[in-house]
Amino acid sequence: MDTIFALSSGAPPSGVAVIRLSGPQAGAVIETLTGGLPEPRVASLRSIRDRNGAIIDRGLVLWFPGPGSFTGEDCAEIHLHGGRAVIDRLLSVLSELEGLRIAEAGEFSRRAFANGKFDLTGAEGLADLIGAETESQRVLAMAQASGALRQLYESWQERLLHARAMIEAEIDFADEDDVPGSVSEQVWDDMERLAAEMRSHMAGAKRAAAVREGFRIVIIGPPNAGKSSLLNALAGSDVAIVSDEPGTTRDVLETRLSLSGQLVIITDTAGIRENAGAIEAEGIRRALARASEADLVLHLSETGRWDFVGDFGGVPVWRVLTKSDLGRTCREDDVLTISSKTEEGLKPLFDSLEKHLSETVGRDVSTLPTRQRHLDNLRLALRDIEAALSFRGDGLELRAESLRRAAFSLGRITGQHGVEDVLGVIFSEFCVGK
Ligand SMILES: Nc1nc2c(ncn2[C@@H]2O[C@H](COP(=O)(O)OP(=O)(O)OP(=O)(O)O)[C@@H](O)[C@H]2O)c(=O)[nH]1
Ligand SMILES: [K+]
Ligand SMILES: [Mg+2]
Repeated sequence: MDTIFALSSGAPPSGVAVIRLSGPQAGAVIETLTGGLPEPRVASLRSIRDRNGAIIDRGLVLWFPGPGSFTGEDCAEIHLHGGRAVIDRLLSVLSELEGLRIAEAGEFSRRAFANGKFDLTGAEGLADLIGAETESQRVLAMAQASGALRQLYESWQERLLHARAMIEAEIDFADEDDVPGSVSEQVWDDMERLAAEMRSHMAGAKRAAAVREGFRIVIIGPPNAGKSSLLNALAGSDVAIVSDEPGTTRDVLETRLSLSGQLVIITDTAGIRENAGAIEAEGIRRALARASEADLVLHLSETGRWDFVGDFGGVPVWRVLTKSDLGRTCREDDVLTISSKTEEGLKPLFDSLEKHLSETVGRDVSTLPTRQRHLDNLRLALRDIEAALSFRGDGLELRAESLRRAAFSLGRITGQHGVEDVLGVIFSEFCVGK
């Protein structure tokens, strides 16, 4: 087993840089560089020297003997000044040592997983935590990294295991008189409940995507409705070109912002009208395509007519009357009225968006399926449980077998089974040094 090392702190220059090592040579390397091993898990100030005894830097050295370390292997950290040349010198000294090599992306975490420090969902949570940009992303990632999904899926596996044990007992003792009519009847009630819990958990995938990838708001409307002006007002900067010429925006344009700690992606689009030229028509096609993938559509109009409103496959559409400073009003009560020029109505629009976000994405984002592979395996598991439930009356063996398969699918999510095909994908989400 190679001993791996990497710069685990951010890009230099920085005040302090952390170089992390893991593997059988970690202790020997610290002895070579600093003349001895410090007490485990206690930061000790040492001179760090190359093999000729020349000082590279002075810094803190930490020694984490396995198995009680992050990776489960012998680990060490060297905290030195975060200058580019200081870091480069230590990395080059390390790479010259026998049995050492620079770590691949995610390799420390991969070793930790291999040594049972966390399950696959925990590893994914850790990758999300490092990538988190908003408060809701952090909360979701922290929960997953702390084992929220693992606990949920393991508890479901235990219920499946218990159900199978009861069914098998019923099969084994079917001929004996003193066994009550159906031991397993209560088991099927629990399986009904489990299936319902799984369905409601899976329904949270859309919320998880909104948290992780952003809640997508798409602005549509006829040319000159004030779409780009609204985008700029929401973004607080001149992201999009605004002009009095209809057809100014030809392509989709995105801006990201954080609203109540939630990532929101707002897309400005080409004005929708009939008889558009070829380029504009393509812009309109893209606008409509984006709208149908949105979490919310803002349909703008300066005239108070919303002729082009399509049905975007159930995506909620809010109607917005623009340019209220020009004096036009609308008496319909589900219409928001704004002026990007005077900023009238923008605060109520923001407030409505925040309210909508908290109602649809929700405050409690701790236990949601965050990956397609979670959903794929949950679907398989649910299908098997539903199959077991639907054979009611016959074939107890078959029904028990379906429950076994369901538990197996859940085990694929946590990484108990069949991990080889997903390991590369999961750990490549990490940066080098984690
Ligand atoms: N008076 C007034 N004018 C506005 C307001 N919002 C936008 N305008 C003007 O309306 C014109 C069109 O604005 P844009 O934001 O470019 O409209 P758009 O919907 O993006 O237009 P296209 O990209 O061409 O489809 C510009 O001259 C803006 O200055 C507003 O609230 N009040
Ligand atoms: K315009
Ligand atoms: Mg525009």
